[in-house]
Amino acid sequence: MTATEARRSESTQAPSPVLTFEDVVLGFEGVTALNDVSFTVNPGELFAVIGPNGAGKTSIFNVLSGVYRPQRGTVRFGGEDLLGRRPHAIARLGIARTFQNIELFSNLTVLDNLMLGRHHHHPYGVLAAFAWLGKAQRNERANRRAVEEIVDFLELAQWRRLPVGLLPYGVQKRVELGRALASEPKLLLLDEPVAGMNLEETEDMARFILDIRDELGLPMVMVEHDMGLVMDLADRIMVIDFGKPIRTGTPKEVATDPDVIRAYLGEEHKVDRS
Ligand SMILES: Nc1ncnc2c1ncn2[C@@H]1O[C@H](COP(=O)(O)OP(=O)(O)OP(=O)(O)O)[C@@H](O)[C@H]1O
Repeated sequence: MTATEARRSESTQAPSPVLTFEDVVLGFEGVTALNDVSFTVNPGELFAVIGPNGAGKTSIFNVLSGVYRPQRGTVRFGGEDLLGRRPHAIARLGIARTFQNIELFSNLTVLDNLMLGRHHHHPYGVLAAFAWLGKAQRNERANRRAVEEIVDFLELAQWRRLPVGLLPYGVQKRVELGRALASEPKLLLLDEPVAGMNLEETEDMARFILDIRDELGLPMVMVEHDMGLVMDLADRIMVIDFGKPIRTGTPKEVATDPDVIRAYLGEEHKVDRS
């Protein structure tokens, strides 16, 4: 093999995944929420999980963020074993999450909510913070700068000093996305990012999700019911039903898979997406 061939072969090799979710089994009394679920997320990839109500999508997020501890399986992120770690420890490793229902401080401004997303970027003592001295002041300035960058990136400038509770729903969801970005995550979990949005808000959110992938290169796992959005945005999709993956592949592979069509998509989705 020549050097050029060797380089080519190297560059076409699969990258090592940032996240490995392997043979995960999670049960509650009488209910198997996840039944041998495995998937990987590659660097910079937008990986979507779809499935009917009760299929196990939220359970995957709850395992990833340390809320549920599965009975079996392994979950590795950036070389670290996630199982058994508490939610704040997982957040500190660089996994940030948005929620189905907005979880923001509605009385606080957009800027303050985003600043709260950076709370673990305040590596100074309480005394220094109160006294507004040296390092604390520098950190505060760096945090404000980072937050302003997010405000620009997500086009939130016109609302920055308003209490979040007064903002339209779609903008609140965007602030929540900003709060997750403010923690400078290495992996972003999006739990139904366009749920309840109108068409315009959905299109805006789709654009920001693509910007996050393409400009920030941030890998994401997205759970979403909006099939059109998932098909348009995701690099790969895992379809689950009754806690079991039916098919994982590109949007085209998934949309044309007979098992997926039978189990979930329905005949009307049998479209040629070439
Ligand atoms: N804490 C819990 N205790 C008991 N059963 C649970 C718990 N959490 C989830 N389940 C069950 O596990 C299964 C998967 O639930 P999960 O919420 O993960 O599904 P989902 O795909 O996210 O559904 P939806 O689309 O409605 O949000 C369901 O049968 C659910 O009732």
